[in-house]
Formats: sequence, structure tokens, C-alpha cells
Amino acid sequence: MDPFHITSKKVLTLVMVIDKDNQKILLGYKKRGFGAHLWNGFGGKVEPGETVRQGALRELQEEAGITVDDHKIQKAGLLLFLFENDPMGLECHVYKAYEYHGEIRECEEMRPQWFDIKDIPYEQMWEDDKIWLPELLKGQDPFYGRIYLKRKPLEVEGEEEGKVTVAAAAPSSTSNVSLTMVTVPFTTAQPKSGPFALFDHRLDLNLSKIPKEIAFDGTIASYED
Ligand SMILES: Nc1ncnc2c1[nH]c(=O)n2[C@H]1C[C@H](O)[C@@H](COP(=O)(O)OP(=O)(O)OP(=O)(O)O)O1
Repeated sequence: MDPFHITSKKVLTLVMVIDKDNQKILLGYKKRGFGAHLWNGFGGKVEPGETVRQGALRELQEEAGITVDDHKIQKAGLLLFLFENDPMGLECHVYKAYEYHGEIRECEEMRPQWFDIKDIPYEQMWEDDKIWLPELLKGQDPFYGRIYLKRKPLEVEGEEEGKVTVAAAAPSSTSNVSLTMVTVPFTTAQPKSGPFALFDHRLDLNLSKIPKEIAFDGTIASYED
């Protein structure tokens, strides 16, 4: 059985706000929940009754305090995140925006900050970001990526003589990761750099149409009109 086979998926959004004139990108430091302690674009789950685009605009407003005109937010691509031995995939719709309204502000979930495009903190981001984000920034969209992730079993949280206190990740990748604190011998410790490691990927660039939906077998099921 393929350990990356999925039978269901959740729909997510991710918005990258780019200041072309100053060659900067707005990222948010995730303070809690799934992907905590990583920098990322702004986004989240699409709620019942809203379109994916509406969900993207709402999450951007909630997490960074800013709005983008509907016709100024552009779909850049689609990413399918697949987790080993987890039948639920994450279908992530990636958008880019070059203009916005309002004042950027922090919220209880995200702390926004501008970064020079040449200094993007990839070492503190989801490992797959360094695969597709440079292509988005180079204008190689629309893209479709399949990202295969493996769980890192342990995260180092603290240290005491010969032992470390670690957080063991909960068994499902689809809910917010809950962490159980346990103390284990030092030798079993693993670096604290996020609960998942990149295992493999496939990225298709410069597609002639924008992918809209992914089938469970990983093929593009439909394209945007
Ligand atoms: N692997 C990877 N690379 C880059 N970006 C992401 C991933 N996995 C992800 O989930 N993401 C992105 C997609 C979304 O923008 C967020 C996750 O959304 P989440 O915070 O779980 O959704 P919310 O609806 O905001 O969550 P709660 O409000 O329920 O906490 O990360």
C-alpha cells in the first residue's frame, strides 16, 4: 500500500504578499497551532459557504490585518501536502498579491514582518517553501506541486543533565498538532525544527492553465475558468 495514498483532503489557502518595488515579501511568524514557530504566508482552512478566494482574503485580513481587492489577488498555484501513513491530504491554494489596503498588524496567531526577498528565512519555514516559493517569485507560475512529508518523531524542548524534555507529536497531521511532554535520554533527541520533514516532491511549473482541484490519485481534476 502506498503510504502517501489519500482518501480525503482539506482545502487550505496561502497568500504571499510581495512588495515588488522594494523587493520584499510579507511573512507571518505562526505563534500557535499547525506549523507553529515557522514563518509562512497567510492562510488557513476554507470555511463552509465561502469560496477558496474568499477564504484566502478572509485569512489575510484576520492574520495580517490587510485587505486585497478581489481582482488584485492572483492564484499562483496549487500544492498537495501528503503525509506518510495519513489518508487525509491538504490541498493548498496559493495566491500572490502585489498591493494591499490597511495597516499591517499582529494578531494572537501570527506576527507579520517584511523580509528582503534575498533574505527569506527558509531555515525557519516549512521545508517545501524553498522549493516552490523561489519559482513563484520568479514568475514561474501557475504551478502544481506534490509535497511528501514525513513526521519527525520528537522535538527537543529543553535540556536537563543527560536528558531532554521533548514534545511528541500527535498521530494526525490534519488537526492542530498537539504535543505531549516527555523526558527521554539525550541520545534520542532530534532537532527542534518543525514536526515534519520533507521526504520528496514533484513540482510542475509554467502550466498553461491554473489548477483548481486535485483528485485523490494526485492528478489535476479541474482548472480555473
Ligand atoms: N507544508 C507546508 N508548506 C507551506 N505551507 C503550509 C504547509 N502546510 C500547511 O498547512 N501550510 C499552510 C497552509 C495554511 O496557510 C496554513 C495552515 O493553516 P491553519 O493555520 O491550520 O488554518 P487556520 O484555519 O488558520 O487554523 P486555526 O484558526 O483553526 O488554528 O499553513
